[in-house]
Amino acid sequence: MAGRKYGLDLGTNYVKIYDNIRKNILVEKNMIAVRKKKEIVAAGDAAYEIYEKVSDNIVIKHPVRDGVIADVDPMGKLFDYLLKKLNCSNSMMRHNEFYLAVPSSITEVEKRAFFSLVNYSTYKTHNASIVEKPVAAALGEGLDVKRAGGIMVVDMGADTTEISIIALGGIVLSRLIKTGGNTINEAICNEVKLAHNMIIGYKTAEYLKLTLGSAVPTMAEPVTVYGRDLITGLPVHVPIPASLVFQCILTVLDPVLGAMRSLLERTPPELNNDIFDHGIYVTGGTSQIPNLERLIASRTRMKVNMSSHPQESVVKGLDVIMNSYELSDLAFSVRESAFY
Ligand SMILES: Nc1ncnc2c1ncn2[C@@H]1O[C@H](COP(=O)(O)OP(=O)(O)OP(=O)(O)O)[C@@H](O)[C@H]1O
Repeated sequence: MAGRKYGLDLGTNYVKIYDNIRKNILVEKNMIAVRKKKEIVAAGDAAYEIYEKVSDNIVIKHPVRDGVIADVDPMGKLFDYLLKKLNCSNSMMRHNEFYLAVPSSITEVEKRAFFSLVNYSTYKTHNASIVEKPVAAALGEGLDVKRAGGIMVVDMGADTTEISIIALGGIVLSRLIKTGGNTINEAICNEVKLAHNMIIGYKTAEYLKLTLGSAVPTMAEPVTVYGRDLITGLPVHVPIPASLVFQCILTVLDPVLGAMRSLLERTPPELNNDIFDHGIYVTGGTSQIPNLERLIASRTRMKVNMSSHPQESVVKGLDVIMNSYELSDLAFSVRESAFY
């Protein structure tokens, strides 16, 4: 009996699941709200709704950190919840196949956590394959990863940014930097505290990033946000200038731009020619910062191709692999015996 095929991109902020029968992508926040360590209060987007608003007896868990599963149990519960949302039935589940995108520099122990997730969830399945995330992202951008010339892909997520050079279907060089959209939010929280003696939450910082964010200076009007005065503890509101957000973005992106340059310097010349001709491919949610293309182009002096579907390129790439016999060698089968 043939089952369904699913492509999974378990990101730090978002889980994206591609369902090959319905041809749709489910995108939900990767968090879960738990009471008394067991009882699930809310999962996915519903957990984000109550984030920063709950009392002390409810704990919000982030199962993925720095791009890898840090807490298998809540990830399993969220996974079950999302599969139910996709109308998976338990009886069919063991016939289903899973394609999991993982960072290229993942350790064997971290790989095992991905395997445990699909094998020990309530929907037990033994058909799990792992695909390197940069390869999936490149395929999702419509690129021919098996050609001999080099491809440079930069995937800018929430906790991580992965810069990779791909050729002949494999990763030639790669660098995972633990910085991304969440790091920008933290920088905004810190800067608002320093400059205005005001404490703001993660969601307010995210709002400032989405409304004022730019990778080059802009003339945007300040945006007023609410927070708590650091000294009096009372609620206050302060207009935040676009320059504050710009400085935070620049500080966080600086090491990424430096790493892009150093990877280009280390790339074999034959591959560099190809990368120079085609340019750098940039994807991931954080690549949506306005004017980022200009910043990267000015620092690298290269052509820059921004993704038109940055948060979906990885799962779109998994879809390409699961439907192509020629590309099936890009997915590595995961067997329990491999870990013991
Ligand atoms: N319009 C936008 N402008 C700037 N940043 C954005 C925008 N939309 C989303 N983001 C950021 O994109 C990030 C999420 O991107 P993505 O879904 O690629 O990450 P992830 O897969 O969850 O994380 P990771 O790859 O680090 O595991 C968040 O930090 C979010 O704030």
